[in-house]
Amino acid sequence: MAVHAVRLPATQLHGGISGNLSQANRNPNAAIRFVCGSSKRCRFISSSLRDGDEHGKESSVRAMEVKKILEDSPLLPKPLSSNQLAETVSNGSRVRVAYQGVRGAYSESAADKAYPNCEAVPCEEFDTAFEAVERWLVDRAVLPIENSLGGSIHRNYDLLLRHNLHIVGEVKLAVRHCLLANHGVNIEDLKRVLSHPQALAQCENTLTRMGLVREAVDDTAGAAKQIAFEKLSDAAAVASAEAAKIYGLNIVAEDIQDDSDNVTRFLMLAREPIIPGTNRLFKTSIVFSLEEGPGVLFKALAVFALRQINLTKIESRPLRKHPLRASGGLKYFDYLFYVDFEASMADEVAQNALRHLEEFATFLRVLGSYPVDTTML
Ligand SMILES: O=C(O)C(=O)C[C@]1(C(=O)O)C=C[C@@H](O)C=C1
Repeated sequence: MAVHAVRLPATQLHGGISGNLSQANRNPNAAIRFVCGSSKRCRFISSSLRDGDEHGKESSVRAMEVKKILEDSPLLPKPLSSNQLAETVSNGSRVRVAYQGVRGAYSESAADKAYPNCEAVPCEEFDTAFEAVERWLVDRAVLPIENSLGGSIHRNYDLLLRHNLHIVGEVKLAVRHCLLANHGVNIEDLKRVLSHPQALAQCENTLTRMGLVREAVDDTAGAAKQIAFEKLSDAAAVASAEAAKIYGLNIVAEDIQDDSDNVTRFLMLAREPIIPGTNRLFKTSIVFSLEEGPGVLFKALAVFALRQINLTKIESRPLRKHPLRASGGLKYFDYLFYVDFEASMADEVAQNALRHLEEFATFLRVLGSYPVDTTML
């Protein structure tokens, strides 16, 4: 994998658009969005792509015509198809993929797994990676969303809502942490350990046993870089074996995560959604808010249970714009609920579930409907 030489700082994003011109002349704001209120369009697109269903031949001919008009229109962005997810963008150049961190970060490996042979573009912050996609500096972003030991990466849940990108895929990465130090430094010399807070949390037991003082930095590879560049002799980094190679460090301990099954799930984000299919296992991610009241969340989740739709993740986050709701003189915290369920938006059953949820949700947005990463780790 070739790597972009410069790391994108947040400020560089305000300097205008560089990069792929054929993409830059497509209107980023015109991307089709699956949002509450525009979900008719979502249903239309998915139903127009169903073949051999109850609408019969006539409607599939009409659907093909509509699809052709949509494809030919110079004003409308072309939605990504499922098999366009990897390798190249439409003009044949390599996909430029933003990730948070520096070279050797797990996120870089995830970007490479999601888009083999991509040009991975390091970004200082998660926010920068989102913006880099929105401003057409890169084609995609690959960002961590949850880890099997450390739990959710809340910042990215919040950013999903603040930005207008679509989830077009997921990738799971087995994370095997090493303890890295400069050559000549022994494990007994160590007093401090530097790493990303998630990585420190994933190695909690080992680090406590070793009695090391934890210091949080932006990413695991950044910690390795700091140890090497500052020639520290009392500190180690929790990072990957790949980072040890890149920054010329010694691996003093291997597999230090608290459980051998340490997996991080990353989201693949793009300006445009993919057309959901039914040819493979799909997952859909949504976010919604509800009125205050007894049993409202139970009712919301029942729209899936009633239809035998399996939920794979639920996360609640404070609704920042309206953090408190007053009712009958009392003040309640207000929440956003993020739910992942195992169904494609091309499935009528999923469309019906969301139509049902729309009846009482105060807000609903589909963040993406995308193929499940079924690779064995
Ligand atoms: O610091 C890195 O190397 C990252 O890619 C970030 C990150 C995360 O945010 O969870 C990714 C995978 C691991 O779970 C640890 C850290």
